Amino acid sequence: MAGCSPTPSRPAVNDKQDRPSLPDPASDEGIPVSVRIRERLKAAERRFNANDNIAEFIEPGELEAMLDEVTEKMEAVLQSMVIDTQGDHNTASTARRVAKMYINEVFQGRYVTPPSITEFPNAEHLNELMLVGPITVRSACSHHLCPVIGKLWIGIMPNKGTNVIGLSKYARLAEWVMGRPQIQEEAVIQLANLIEQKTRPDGLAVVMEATHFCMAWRGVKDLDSRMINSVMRGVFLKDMSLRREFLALLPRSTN
Ligand SMILES: Nc1nc2c(ncn2[C@@H]2O[C@H](COP(=O)(O)OP(=O)(O)OP(=O)(O)O)[C@@H](O)[C@H]2O)c(=O)[nH]1
Repeated sequence: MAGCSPTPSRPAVNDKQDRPSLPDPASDEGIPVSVRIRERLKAAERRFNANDNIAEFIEPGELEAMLDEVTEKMEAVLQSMVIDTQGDHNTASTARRVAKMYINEVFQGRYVTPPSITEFPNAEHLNELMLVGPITVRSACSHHLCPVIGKLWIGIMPNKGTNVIGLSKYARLAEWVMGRPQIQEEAVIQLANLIEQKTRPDGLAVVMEATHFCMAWRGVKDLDSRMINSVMRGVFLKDMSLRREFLALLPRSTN
């Protein structure tokens, strides 16, 4: 899927070899930082959908500038909604808080490089099913930017060429992928691609179960419905009994 492959692990901004040379910073004066970043992405013909990571196109200091730009625009949104941000002490700093929440917290997975993952060789030639979960998922839907909260389980069938990664790293990779506006179907594929690339297993299974607040808080206001989806790769596709074993290990609600 175009643009869903993970961003290579490298410093946010240093590697400029494969992208067009940047204009003199002095000539950037007055140009919003978002425009500068977007121009770089377009010049490199890179997708910048809501669930794409764009860290390698952001120069040092630009995230801070983006924070200021988003604050200003959030303030304009509040004013357009006729909220008295001058007189109402509760909303006086809301624009800044929301900007920080989006850029530094809930959508950070768009702006930072992937977590560093130490990979170990599979010295013991492990070849038994391994399952990690439930890992808590915190994301937001790209349609309404409403929270998506849930859990996911990851099954790995290693082979002797598989890299072994620390248990906590599955949660770190999940946080990086889910920390973007997502739709659940694409989120699990992005995560599966990333884990497959890091570990090169014989088989990989990812199951995600989540509540979408765009269906609970607004819209149809259905509090109880959840979305469950899965990605099966390699031996999990071919071997029915392995798939059954993995699914049987999940808590009953996801079976
Ligand atoms: N397939 C899928 N749909 C999602 C996901 N998250 C939210 N949605 C749905 O995206 C849809 C957006 O549809 P629209 O018709 O444009 O939005 P809307 O008019 O506000 O729709 P309602 O929510 O029905 O009021 C809604 O049906 C959401 O429930 C997701 O991860 N996957």
